[in-house]
Amino acid sequence: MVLETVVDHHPNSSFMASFLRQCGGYAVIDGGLATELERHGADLDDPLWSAKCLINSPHLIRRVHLDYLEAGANIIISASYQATLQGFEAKGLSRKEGEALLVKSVKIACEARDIYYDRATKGSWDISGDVLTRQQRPVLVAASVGSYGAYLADGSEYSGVYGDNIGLDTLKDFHRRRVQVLAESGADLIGFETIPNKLEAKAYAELLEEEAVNIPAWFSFSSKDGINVVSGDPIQDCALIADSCEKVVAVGVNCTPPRFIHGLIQSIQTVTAKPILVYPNSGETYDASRKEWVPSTGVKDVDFVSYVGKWREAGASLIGGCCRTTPNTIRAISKTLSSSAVRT
Ligand code: MET
Ligand SMILES: [Zn+2]
Repeated sequence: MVLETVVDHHPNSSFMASFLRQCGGYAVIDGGLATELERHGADLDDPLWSAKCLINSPHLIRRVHLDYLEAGANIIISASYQATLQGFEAKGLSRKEGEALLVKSVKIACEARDIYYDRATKGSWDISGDVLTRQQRPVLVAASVGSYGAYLADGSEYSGVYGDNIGLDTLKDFHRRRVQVLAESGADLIGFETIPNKLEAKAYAELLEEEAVNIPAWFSFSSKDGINVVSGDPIQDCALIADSCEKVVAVGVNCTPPRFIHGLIQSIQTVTAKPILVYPNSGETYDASRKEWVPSTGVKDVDFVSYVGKWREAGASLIGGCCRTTPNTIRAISKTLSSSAVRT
């Protein structure tokens, strides 16, 4: 009996192309994790944000991953966004305990995938020749890495302003061990998310090379104006850094209002031929001082979905949602994409 593997481990250049081919030309990314945990009652008012649940309620994280898989996601992103060794140490945990929690974030996502496959494949075996093949939707686990600003939990994640004291080496040293641990955690790739400036993108690119990270990565930036990333660095400059890093298999934008996404896809395309990913937030704005989302600016699921075909046509091949999107959003995205004529 031969089980078809979910993803062939090709060299980086063909990793994403091969995955997208297996998915039918495009892939669905999951939706907001932290905000969904909150919707289920988790109190994330903590410097660790969603990573707090790695300690208190791993079952809830697994459940949200599963909800996204049931909704049609091909990629689930681990709860390590704000999980940093420095942040865990500030809570009194040892380095070893912190590293174990990073690995645990990926394990939880892998467990959710196993449970999903077990449920979804019951009775769906295919016999062709002597080979018994499981008909599985391809699912990747992305290990999330949030920015230095996310660790600071002071809003600089959305300003990209770290001050003159924070240079390239500081950022590399800050992220180094976490990236090493996540690279060995069993994840299929690393998702560098909500990157707020060029400097941090450069730090990630250099780290991937220096540490000979053996899994691919994506770079995802966030923007407040549709032209620049949140720090004011042009999106093209940032995407160019991703383009020149051999380990980066997709580049794009997350946690950005839907109305800016189309223009950003077009800008990114002028500097790279790598697959483009977009997973916008609901369009609401996060008020960092009040630590809450301002809802009046948000987009309803149906409106969010009205953009999806256009993003796909513009050239995005990985589409999902970020903060305040839910499994319903992802279900709607998945439905829209599968009924859309634009498949490649
Ligand atoms: C601030 S963006 C957060 C991204 C992370 N993957 C989450 O959904 O929780
Ligand atoms: Zn977000």
